[in-house]
Amino acid sequence: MGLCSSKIEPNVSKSKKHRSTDEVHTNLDNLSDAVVDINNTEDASVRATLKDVVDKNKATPIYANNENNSSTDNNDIKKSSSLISKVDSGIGKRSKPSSYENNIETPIPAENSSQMKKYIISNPNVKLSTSKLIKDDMINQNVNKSSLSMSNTMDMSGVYSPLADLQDTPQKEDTYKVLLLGVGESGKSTVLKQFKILRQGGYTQDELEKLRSVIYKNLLDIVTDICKARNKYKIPVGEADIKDLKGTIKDVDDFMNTLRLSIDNRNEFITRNVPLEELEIEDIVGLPSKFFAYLAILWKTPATQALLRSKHRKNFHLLGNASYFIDSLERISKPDYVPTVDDVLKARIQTSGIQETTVEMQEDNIKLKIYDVGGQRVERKKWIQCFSNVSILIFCVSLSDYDSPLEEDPKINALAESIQLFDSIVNSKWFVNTQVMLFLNKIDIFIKKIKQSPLNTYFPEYSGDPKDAKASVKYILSLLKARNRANLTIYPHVTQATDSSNIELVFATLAETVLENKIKNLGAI
Ligand SMILES: Nc1nc2c(ncn2[C@@H]2O[C@H](COP(=O)(O)OP(=O)(O)OP(=O)(O)O)[C@@H](O)[C@H]2O)c(=O)[nH]1
Ligand SMILES: [Mg+2]
Repeated sequence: MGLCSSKIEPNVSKSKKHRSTDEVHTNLDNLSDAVVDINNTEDASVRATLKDVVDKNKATPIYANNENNSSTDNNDIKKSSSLISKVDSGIGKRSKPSSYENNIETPIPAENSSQMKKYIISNPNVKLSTSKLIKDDMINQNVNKSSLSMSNTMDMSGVYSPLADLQDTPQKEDTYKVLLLGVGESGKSTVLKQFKILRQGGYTQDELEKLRSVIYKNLLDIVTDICKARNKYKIPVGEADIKDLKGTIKDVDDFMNTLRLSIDNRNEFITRNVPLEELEIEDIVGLPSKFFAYLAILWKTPATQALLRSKHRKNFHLLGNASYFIDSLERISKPDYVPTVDDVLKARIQTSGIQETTVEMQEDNIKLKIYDVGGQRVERKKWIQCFSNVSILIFCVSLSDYDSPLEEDPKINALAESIQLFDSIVNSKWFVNTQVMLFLNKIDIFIKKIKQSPLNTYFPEYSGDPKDAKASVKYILSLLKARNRANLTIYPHVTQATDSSNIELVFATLAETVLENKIKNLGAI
């Protein structure tokens, strides 16, 4: 088994200049490019806090490379960039990139890349018009073949690279590679959905109808999460839960059988006879009508509510938007239910494999090739396949993870995992010439949570007001910035990926960043 370093090169784009260490910097502590759409954010308290964050920290636009930015020739460029508010996260010389490549083996090239290509298929779930899915079993098969070790605590081992020849195809002019990274559930695929909504004409009625099973699957996941948590804390569902509902519910068995779909007429709804947890989206044809009412009861029952408010909450997994779906149960239960775009954005579909999507930013005359990957530990060993020649890295961090366990390993704090992963990525040799957009995501959930669940309970070094959202976000950003030993230019954005108007603003800055790079590469800056 030979190692190959020639097929996949570190990200050294010949056309790109190294950034100057004399870049213009704004004060990082200002959190100055918290780009959010204040007016269109759903929740009033979220709006107020976001407005405060943005108003008090208005950014001075900066340029990634200021060598010539006082030149009158560049006035137009400056004007066109004036919308961008950026924060550079490091000043000074680039230190030696470290952790990632020290912990991985060099990827091995595909033995037969043309054979590999035939596995690239359309993603059946997301239906992005120009998307491809690099199929998981193909990757796994080759990962196993390469028998590379799992390297470090982050499970980011080097992997076999079935896409090697695809990656090495030189990028067409004006096509830029955008890579979405972050831990599981940080919001990567939601950002991708926003590309479809904002730049690809959105979802057709047909596509929305096909996504009905995804919403049903999310409801089943909520049942699973609640039942698992109740069992774990020794409050299994029992008579007490239904005692006031004797007229409506036959007995606990009927209740649980319906919720867990172990009902007599299961075949009407489910195409495969496997436990609930193993169901795939495509197995779910429908749900029995009383399921929706029973789920509402399970959620409202005092024991469940007490558990959701208890100190144990941080120790079990629950879909982030569970309450949104519970609040929408009546609508979702209708036989002619068609998911709304909001439902689709709020739904969770765990990504496995690599999703490639081409998006044309027509107004800016650029094409983006966007790669979305699965963020769970087991998925990360596949990432390296898309590391070469990345123009823009969008790293998603879920702010609301600060008090949550990692789904894959409940002993680990999910935000701590995110920070560690960010460290591995920004200090990797693959991204020395990449612009990094850091999405501090799920601000809406974070703002609601922080009032009840103070930050210093989980991050004891934090000495600010533990219930103050703005100060807490700044602190989390400072933890991330401190990991940028490679001094990459990093543009943080406080985001709510489920909110299209918020993400529209961020996309505008993304296009500006790409264009700025393009102009730089032409030698204009
Ligand atoms: N309320 C809220 N929910 C969000 C936000 N961003 C993402 N979500 C939800 O979080 C869940 C996970 O989002 P995904 O985009 O699937 O996360 P991911 O990073 O792609 O996860 P993996 O595919 O496992 O790596 C989904 O239910 C999203 O709707 C946000 O800003 N606010
Ligand atoms: Mg995903």
